[in-house]
Amino acid sequence: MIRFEHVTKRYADGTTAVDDLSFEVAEGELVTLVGPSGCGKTTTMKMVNRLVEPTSGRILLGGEDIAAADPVQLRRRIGYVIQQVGLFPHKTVLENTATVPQLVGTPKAAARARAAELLELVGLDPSVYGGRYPAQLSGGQRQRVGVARALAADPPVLLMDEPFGAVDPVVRERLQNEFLALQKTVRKTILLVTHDLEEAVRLGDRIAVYGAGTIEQFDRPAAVLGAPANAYVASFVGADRGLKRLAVTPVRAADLEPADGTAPEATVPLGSSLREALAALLRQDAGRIGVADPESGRLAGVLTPQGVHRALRRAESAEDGGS
Ligand SMILES: Nc1ncnc2c1ncn2[C@@H]1O[C@H](COP(=O)(O)OP(=O)(O)OP(=O)(O)O)[C@@H](O)[C@H]1O
Repeated sequence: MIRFEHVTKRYADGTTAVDDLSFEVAEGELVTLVGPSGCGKTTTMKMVNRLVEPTSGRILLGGEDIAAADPVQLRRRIGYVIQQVGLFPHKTVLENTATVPQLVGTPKAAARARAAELLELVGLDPSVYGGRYPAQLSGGQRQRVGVARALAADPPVLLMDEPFGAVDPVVRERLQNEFLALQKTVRKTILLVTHDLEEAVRLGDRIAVYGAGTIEQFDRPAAVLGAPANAYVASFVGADRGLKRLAVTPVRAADLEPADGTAPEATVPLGSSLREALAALLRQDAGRIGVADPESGRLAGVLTPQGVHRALRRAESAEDGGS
């Protein structure tokens, strides 16, 4: 759906922000871009909606070279959510949300009805919040309006730059979870920038770990955490609590999927650490391992990378709740 082919961006002052970048985001996939400040994440994203033009290389959207697209038309197909939300202060929440559909010619009543639906979808009762002004909302509520507004034009693609950045960690996690649930129904193709590895792991179907202007690893969260591609990625994920959590979090029955009758190639006992389980998972190609009851030796279910991911999230919320 979004494809970068050898894309380089050198700014006028000679800074190479992005260096020969190639990757692809599948339709309906959520890819998180994570890395330290200044590594080129925002530049990558702004090249997709042509707020920044590449110096060389091409970017394809649905197979079409975006360099040939009219930027205004292009941006109508791409929702953009930024940290500072950018709501119009003198418009109500409902008017803010209905802005884009009205711009593209949707009649006012229909645009407002759609806006009300979207506010409902992001957890803001339109009869309570629709008539408020942005200044009368909390930071988390404003960010929800930002998400609703980006979805209002029903774009197939969403670019999100630190969309949950401006709120405290508890609200942030709630917004992330709500957003994941929403994405299950709307299935947009999403590029999401964050500097927070935990957010990248929680939200991403795949993660692009940035070094300086290049992607050091592009893979599923469990693979990035469990099998870093190089020393840079190892130190980036190692600095985070997530990896340590792998070693201290046991595999539980709730993390498993039912066995489908075929014998798994490898088996670990229930209660093994996620790190051991992940190592076993990565040693063979099936993408799943068996987990056996240590007492009876019977197969309790199978563990997939998604199961590891779920277990990590569970461990994380337990830890946050306990501290
Ligand atoms: N308009 C510009 N002119 C010159 N250099 C720029 C410009 N915009 C960004 N840069 C530089 O390009 C590099 C990448 O910037 P970019 O904003 O893409 O990084 P980032 O990974 O999004 O960082 P952050 O997490 O801090 O937002 C940085 O060194 C930055 O200083």
